[in-house]
Amino acid sequence: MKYISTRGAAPDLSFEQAMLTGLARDGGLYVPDTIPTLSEGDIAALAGLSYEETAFRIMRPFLGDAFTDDEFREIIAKAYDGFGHAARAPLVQLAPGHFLLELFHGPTLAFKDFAMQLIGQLFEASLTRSGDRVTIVGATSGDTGSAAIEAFKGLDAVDVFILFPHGRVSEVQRRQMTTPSEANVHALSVTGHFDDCQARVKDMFNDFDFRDEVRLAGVNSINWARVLAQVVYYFSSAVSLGAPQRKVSFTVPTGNFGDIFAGYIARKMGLPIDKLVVATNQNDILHRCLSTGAYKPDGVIPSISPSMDIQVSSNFERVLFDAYGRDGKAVAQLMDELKSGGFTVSQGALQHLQDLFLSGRASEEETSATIKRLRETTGELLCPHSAVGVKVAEENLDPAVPMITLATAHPAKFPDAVEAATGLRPGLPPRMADLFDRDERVTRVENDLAEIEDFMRGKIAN
Ligand SMILES: Cc1ncc(COP(=O)(O)O)c(C=O)c1O
Ligand SMILES: N[C@@H](CCOP(=O)(O)O)C(=O)O
Repeated sequence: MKYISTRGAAPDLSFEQAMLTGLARDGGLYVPDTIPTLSEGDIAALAGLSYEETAFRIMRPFLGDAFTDDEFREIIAKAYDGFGHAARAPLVQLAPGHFLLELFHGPTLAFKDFAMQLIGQLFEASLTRSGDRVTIVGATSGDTGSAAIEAFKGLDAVDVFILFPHGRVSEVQRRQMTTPSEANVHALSVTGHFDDCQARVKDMFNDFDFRDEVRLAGVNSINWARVLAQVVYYFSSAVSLGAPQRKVSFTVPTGNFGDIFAGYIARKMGLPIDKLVVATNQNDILHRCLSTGAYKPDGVIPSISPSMDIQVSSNFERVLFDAYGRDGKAVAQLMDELKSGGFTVSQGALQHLQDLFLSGRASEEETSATIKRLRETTGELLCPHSAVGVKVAEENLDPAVPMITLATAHPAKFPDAVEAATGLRPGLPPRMADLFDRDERVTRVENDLAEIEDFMRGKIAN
């Protein structure tokens, strides 16, 4: 299995190399050269398997010879051992034909744990074997950072630096990033919004001297291994509702397009997915682009679903690569235009995207009203991101095809928004009960590449 860049001008890599590399050296994102497919029989055989065994069967074909089967099985077992639910990703029914996939039972209470716990184990196994050391950098609007810190804290072979937008993550998210005491963890509170943090991370990868000096690795969903791990729960949930004999649809609260892109890969692998619905909050650039073809960021507006406050959606590049017939030059041209304000997708590519995805948006009022209504009618307490998903899913229900909405975070990560909507303040699980008593350790930095790189150099040297 070979990995190629979406901009067509970087060396092809193996799975392990792509995982440790992060961004391609031409600025693109790595994708598999070909997507392995599963037969109907292969998919039917997933019924009744554990989440771990499903994960092994779905991901194995993408890894090449990076790990033996036994090594990979052990890595998967360790990755999901700390989850607080035996099913790992349980499905609950909200209404006839509408189900919620609870992805928040991992150690940091967000769907990011599914991928981050796995790549933490993969990095450890790979770096132990090679004896190498890497510097991990990540940009976060709240959840990626906490999940990465949880997965990599205390590992000898890595330093982990997380950039989050100052004042724009929830207090629980911030404390999850700033309270771990392990010396290899560094939380940086950056002036600006998430897109600034993500842009600085990409700048670091494009600064080859710095990148090579510190051996930079990335754990945002620019890292293919992150996307791959998320493909698994599309299969496990669809199979539990009757796939491959029965089609299912998914609605995905979307920001950086990593999670829904994993659904797109599941469909390419043969999972019979009917609709894939992109659900955005008021930062609705993806909904606007899928409706009109125009991709023009116009400033992030803070919302009650802050992890989706994104206007430059990293993984959209991966689907554009396919929509443009895997023409790396065309994608590079679009990304250049984006630097100068935006681009318009060609008519052919837009048609391709519209054949693949539906989309919708939820306003702040609609999000709050959905949290309140779902609590009253089903008893389910939704986080605001999951509520955006439920509201958009309800607009796309089809009596003939079950809809699965992804619940991407635990409501206790966003207690203010949930309390404002319902009057109920969700509590953290007992293992996190002292989160508000722990000391915080955080460095305040400007949105300035040189300042951030200098800080990182200083920490790595010590
Ligand atoms: C709780 C939550 N929901 C949804 C999203 C959006 O996911 P993606 O960026 O993969 O589209 C995020 C952040 O990525 C998140 O943290
Ligand atoms: N919402 C994310 C933003 C980063 O997304 P990623 O999936 O590319 O890491 C977050 O919570 O940090």
